[in-house]
Amino acid sequence: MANRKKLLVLSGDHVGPEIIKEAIKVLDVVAEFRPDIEIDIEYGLIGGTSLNAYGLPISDQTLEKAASSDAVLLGSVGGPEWEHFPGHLRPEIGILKLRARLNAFANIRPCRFFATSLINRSPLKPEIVAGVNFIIVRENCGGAYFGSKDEREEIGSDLWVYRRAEIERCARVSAALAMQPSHSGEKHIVWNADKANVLASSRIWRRITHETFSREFPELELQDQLADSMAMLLVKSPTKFNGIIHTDNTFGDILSDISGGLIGSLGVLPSASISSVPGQGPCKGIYEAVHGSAPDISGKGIANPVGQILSLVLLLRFSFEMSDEATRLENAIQVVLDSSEYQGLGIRTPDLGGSASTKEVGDAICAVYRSGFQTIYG
Ligand SMILES: NC(=O)C1=CN([C@@H]2O[C@H](COP(=O)(O)OP(=O)(O)OC[C@H]3O[C@@H](n4cnc5c(N)ncnc54)[C@H](O)[C@@H]3O)[C@@H](O)[C@H]2O)C=CC1
Ligand SMILES: CC(C)CC(=O)C(=O)O
Ligand SMILES: [Mg+2]
Repeated sequence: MANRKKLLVLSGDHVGPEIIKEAIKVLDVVAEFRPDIEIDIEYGLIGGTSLNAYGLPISDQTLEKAASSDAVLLGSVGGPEWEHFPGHLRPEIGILKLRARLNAFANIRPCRFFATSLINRSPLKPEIVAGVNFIIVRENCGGAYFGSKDEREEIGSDLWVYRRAEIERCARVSAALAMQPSHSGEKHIVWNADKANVLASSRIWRRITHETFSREFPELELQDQLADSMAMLLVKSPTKFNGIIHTDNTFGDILSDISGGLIGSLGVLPSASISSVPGQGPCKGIYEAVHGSAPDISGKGIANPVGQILSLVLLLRFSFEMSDEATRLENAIQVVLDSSEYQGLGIRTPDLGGSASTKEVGDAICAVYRSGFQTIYG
């Protein structure tokens, strides 16, 4: 019997559909080499396009389809067209509802140079940024983004709450990733980022994180860093945080965009939002690039699809348990970005200093995947 996987694709707004199209093209190529696996793909709407069609940022039917899928491949949402909408009807609410419905409580955001030559795109000096390699594990279903809100003419508030169980389960994901040995064979350090000097929610976050690690993972090293000084140190000496950065929803959102600055473009960063601890069977998850819908460049065919395609790598690894294919695809992306045969710049979109289109990058990744990693222009 064929091994069946159910995938829901929600393309989102602006550059969302442009880069999702490339990710699906790549997935088709990956699937060609695995005729034993049947991937059933369904499509739905989220964000502004869903607001336009149904008056809601995500419909109940779409949420139920997501819940019965093995994974959701998600394009970014939002844009100026919907900025005047009331808070509960903004496109971004579609993503929060999806995360909550799937209980996708851990948002995994790796940051490293996915191809060696990308180091020259960083605004930082190579000697400062070389070797940067950390994974942000961001709590994804609690904190200020999910607390009750009060929004009136003259006053607005967001309740920033954390409960023991939310902190413990996120700590277990950080620990599971920290246990995966680094290239040198060592366990990774876990850096806890919070604002325990001012926020009560951070003080309980820090206390319960420490309790969980000392009770369940005494062999792991856990260090605290206030989130504001971590933001500064990430720019000044980013390799200090090589390992895992364990943090809450708001700080993780901000620190992960800083990580896009470190490596030169937000367009290459992937993310996985998963609903169980990795390494214990397939995780259900949502796979989206870290960036937003980039309305400033949408419609031009120049959005970088790499963050979305690397999110597909994470999907293959965490949700479909196709780790060989994940590695093969990651290598193909690297070959394409490092290829020096295309105007001396690799096959890259303009955010990485190249002149390739979104489609050309997607096509090149497909070609290299098919060809078994020969440099296609070599
Ligand atoms: N997960 C999601 O769907 C997210 C949605 N948003 C929404 O996206 C909209 C735009 O937000 P911004 O603050 O402008 O952030 P953004 O991440 O969309 O864009 C920031 C900058 O990065 C560039 N950029 C982003 N992705 C790129 C790519 N793939 N290739 C090349 N360049 C890329 C953009 O052109 C822009 O200059 C807003 O409505 C925001 O709410 C923001 C973050 C996450
Ligand atoms: C709900 C999202 C728009 C928040 C965000 O910026 C992100 O998850 O990166
Ligand atoms: Mg963000």
